[in-house]
Amino acid sequence: MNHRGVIRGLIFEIVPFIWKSSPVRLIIMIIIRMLEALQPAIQIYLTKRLVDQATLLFQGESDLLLPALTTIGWQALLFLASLGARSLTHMLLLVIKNKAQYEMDRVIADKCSRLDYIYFEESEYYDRLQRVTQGLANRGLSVLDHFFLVLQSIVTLISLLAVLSSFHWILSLGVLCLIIPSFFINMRLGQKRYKQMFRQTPSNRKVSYLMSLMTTRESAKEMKLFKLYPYILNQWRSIYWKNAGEKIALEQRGQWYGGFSEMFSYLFTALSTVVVLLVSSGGTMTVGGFVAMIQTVTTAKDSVMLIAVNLSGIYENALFTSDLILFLHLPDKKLNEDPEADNVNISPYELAEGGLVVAELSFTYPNQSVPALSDIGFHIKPGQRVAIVGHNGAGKSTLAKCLLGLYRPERGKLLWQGRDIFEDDENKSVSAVFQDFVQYQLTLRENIGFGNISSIEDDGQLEIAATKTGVDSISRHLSNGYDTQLGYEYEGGKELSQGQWQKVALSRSYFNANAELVIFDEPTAALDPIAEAALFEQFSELVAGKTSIMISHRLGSCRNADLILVLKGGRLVEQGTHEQLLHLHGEYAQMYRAQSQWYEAVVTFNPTNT
Ligand SMILES: Nc1ncnc2c1ncn2[C@@H]1O[C@H](COP(=O)(O)OP(=O)(O)OP(=O)(O)O)[C@@H](O)[C@H]1O
Repeated sequence: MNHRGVIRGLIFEIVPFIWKSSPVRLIIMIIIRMLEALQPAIQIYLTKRLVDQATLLFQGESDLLLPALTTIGWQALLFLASLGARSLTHMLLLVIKNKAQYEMDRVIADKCSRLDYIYFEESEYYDRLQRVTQGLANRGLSVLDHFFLVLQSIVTLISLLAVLSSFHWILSLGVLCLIIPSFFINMRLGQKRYKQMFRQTPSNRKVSYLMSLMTTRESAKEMKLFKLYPYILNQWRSIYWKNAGEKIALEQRGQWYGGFSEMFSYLFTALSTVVVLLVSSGGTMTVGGFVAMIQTVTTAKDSVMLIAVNLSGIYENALFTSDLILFLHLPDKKLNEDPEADNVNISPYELAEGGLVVAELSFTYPNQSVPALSDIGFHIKPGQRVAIVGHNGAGKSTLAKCLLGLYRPERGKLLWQGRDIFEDDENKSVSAVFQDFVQYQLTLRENIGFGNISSIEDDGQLEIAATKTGVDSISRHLSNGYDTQLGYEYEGGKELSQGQWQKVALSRSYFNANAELVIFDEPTAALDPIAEAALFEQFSELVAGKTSIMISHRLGSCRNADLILVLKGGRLVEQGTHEQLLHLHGEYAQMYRAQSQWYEAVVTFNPTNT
């Protein structure tokens, strides 16, 4: 974003956003800050009065004792008033910031929920998200602090300029000139800080990642086993200090610039004192007047510096929040730019039969040149049980994500019951178990109920879904049954084995009784052979009446499928039933034989022979 974009974003997006979150509190804050801003001028006036009264008192005018005490009383009152105002504004600001932070976090979460899944596959997304959340947490709401300080300082300055101008215009002009170097130095520094943060985002993410490798349970096993700590620590240290070194160097340069700006301001104060001395050398000024004038000059100079620093602070923080604006303006959907992309031929016969029709489907991951799927076409009739098989990296999971509507293909059509799956997002009733399913560190009820959130309190349905996979017996051993906290991350949580977690994930998919299409991406990888066999035996019953697609490496489990799709290098190379594919003597037959030989070898393996 250029300068103009940043300022526009600040005025038309960030300010209205903060304003909307707490308008009444903000108005009260502004009024209090403006009143507070008059305090220095009043303070200077009272000091002048007190010094003059004290001078005369020392010269023997004892009747001035009471007025002097009254002045001290006013000063105390002023002190108490500003103390009260300060604690009130502190509390108000705390509430305003919390409300604004809440609103911002909410819109970010809301935006993430609307973004196409493919964004989550791009490193750029994570860089951006890091800048958005960090920029927001550390910078976004500081705009408020800077804004109030600028506002207050401007009012203070105006009141003091009036005093300075009444003495000599040159003092007002001088004080105003001070704003220029300080503002530009700080603004330039702010730009450099932002550019540095932008440049360092990927390496900062790497630093956090390396740190998490050294501190989290997921990696602790291998870190210890392979004695990786010194290696990872070394990598972490070098990136950490590279970034920290650049930051320190920039701040050192900032200190130098700041020093210049301070020298200007000192020079101004010295010259102003000379001007005051020269102008008042005729003897017209009282001691109190002289002290007040010097105090006015110093306070006005401080106000000017505050305005400069905080104006550039607003600009700097606006730069940091510009990432938030760009993020919120990301198009939710990554639509295909090729107008011909979904112009494909679909057989009217397949269309009439319904089910899932896939035609000429091709998909390439972002920043990749080789497509993960090329020209895939097949038809699954309603109620069919389908298996997708193929070697590692053949494209099975990618195809499953396309079928679930998570990835938009760059070419091709996907129709479920005659309707484009991307155009009918709301009505599609799909359930799935992913290879990398989520282990929610929440209750067992939530872990299953998330399959159909509207029925989460339905104990009967919960029990049915749990019984299908054997989770019901797990729940009977839990202290709070379905309401037991799962996982190790929170106190009192009950950790499950990998296979038990997988059963829970399966129950989650069964919980959605209305799902017409169910996709299982290696649903049994973590199950023991008995649980796996039981699951396959029940499988037909579990998916009865639904169209189901199972991805599996265990070809034995696919034998009863109505249709087997064989993928190789992102292409659909064979399709048919188990028998048809065996007769083809192609890819499937080769894989099947290899696996059955392996099983036979295992059966004949005798450890005593070795
Ligand atoms: N997020 C990603 N970004 C870029 N390329 C990817 C991504 N995920 C997968 N790929 C690539 O796409 C191809 C297909 O991967 P996919 O995960 O679909 O294979 P698979 O058949 O499910 O493999 P497996 O049996 O190992 O699970 C692979 O070459 C893989 O490297």
